[in-house]
Amino acid sequence: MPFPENKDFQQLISKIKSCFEQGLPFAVYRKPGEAELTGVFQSNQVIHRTENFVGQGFVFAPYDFNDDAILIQADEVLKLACPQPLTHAPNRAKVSNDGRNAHMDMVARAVKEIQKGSLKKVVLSRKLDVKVYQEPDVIFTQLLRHYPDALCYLWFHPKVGTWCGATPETLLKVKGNQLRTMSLAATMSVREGEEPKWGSKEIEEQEMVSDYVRERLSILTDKLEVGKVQSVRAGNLWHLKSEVKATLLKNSMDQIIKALHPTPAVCGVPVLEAKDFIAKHENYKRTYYTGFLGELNLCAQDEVSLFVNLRCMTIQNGMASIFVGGGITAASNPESEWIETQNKSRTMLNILEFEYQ
Ligand SMILES: C=C(O[C@H]1C=CC=C(C(=O)O)[C@@H]1O)C(=O)O
Repeated sequence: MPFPENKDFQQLISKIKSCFEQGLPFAVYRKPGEAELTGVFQSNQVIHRTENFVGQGFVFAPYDFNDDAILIQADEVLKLACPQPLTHAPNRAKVSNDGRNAHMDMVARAVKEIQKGSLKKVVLSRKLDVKVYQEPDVIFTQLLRHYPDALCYLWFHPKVGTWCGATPETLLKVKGNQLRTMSLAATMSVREGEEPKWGSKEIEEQEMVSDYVRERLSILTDKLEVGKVQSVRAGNLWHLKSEVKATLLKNSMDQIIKALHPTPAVCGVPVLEAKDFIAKHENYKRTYYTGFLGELNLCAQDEVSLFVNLRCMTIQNGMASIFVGGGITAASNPESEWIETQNKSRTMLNILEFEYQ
């Protein structure tokens, strides 16, 4: 059991347990690379919704903007030092072949559609269900311990459910008129001691995200800079990332969020065609997977820190549904895309005690 000696942390865990018992909403999280843990607690069971991102609290938004974004109101905020030490999770979880044919068929259909010329990229995903033997607070503790460079979170609303994850992707950070975001895409498994060698498929896949972010932000910002592409590690995976910064013109938070979400890291290019392909071919509802979550004017007015909900799962009655996807382009190979989703599923599976059903 990690961090048993840390008193503040144990108090936070007790508080989480009592919120579950009393059915009170909360979000607890640690931002990437930071040493501070934050808990945002709401004192009643009301579902607060934010339609235009003007409120204050912790926002939890679905992939589909037609569904409501939920705001956990900050009736109580706790901050404490995140316990140490932190280590990468051993990559030892067994992956299953269930759903292989259906996923590969879906990818093959996407490649065919892309070859017709109008759709350029689409992110296709799937859900896998496992029985879990740990409580959510134990799972959260494992995420904190093993994913120091991710936004690790546990989120609960009695009328919505329990979600947790360790996402490598920032949707946006705003402080005053300064905006930061990233374009993240492409995946390779980590081989310890080796640097990743990227192919043209991965480089193009990430470029499409950079181009999209550049185009979307150019009308809303000044001094837009897209940094050079670098390899970043997320657990046992590598991704390609460019950091983006800009100065905001006079825009509402609603306009900025809607300009970026959903990026081609989770949807595709062109957006409407990709959305349509996803709606027709993925045979489940993403709900909050590939949505976004984070602080909305929580620490100060006009300070927003949002992350894309990836490498995540929802837990109910001892069952976890894990969500994984990948970007499909004309150069995609269905078998490799299947393996990529299996590798992504390990981010959650590696920290779970679980059984396939
Ligand atoms: C959609 C996911 O990852 C995105 C983020 C990084 C790399 C991705 C990729 O290689 O396809 C995806 O765009 C997921 O983890 O479910």
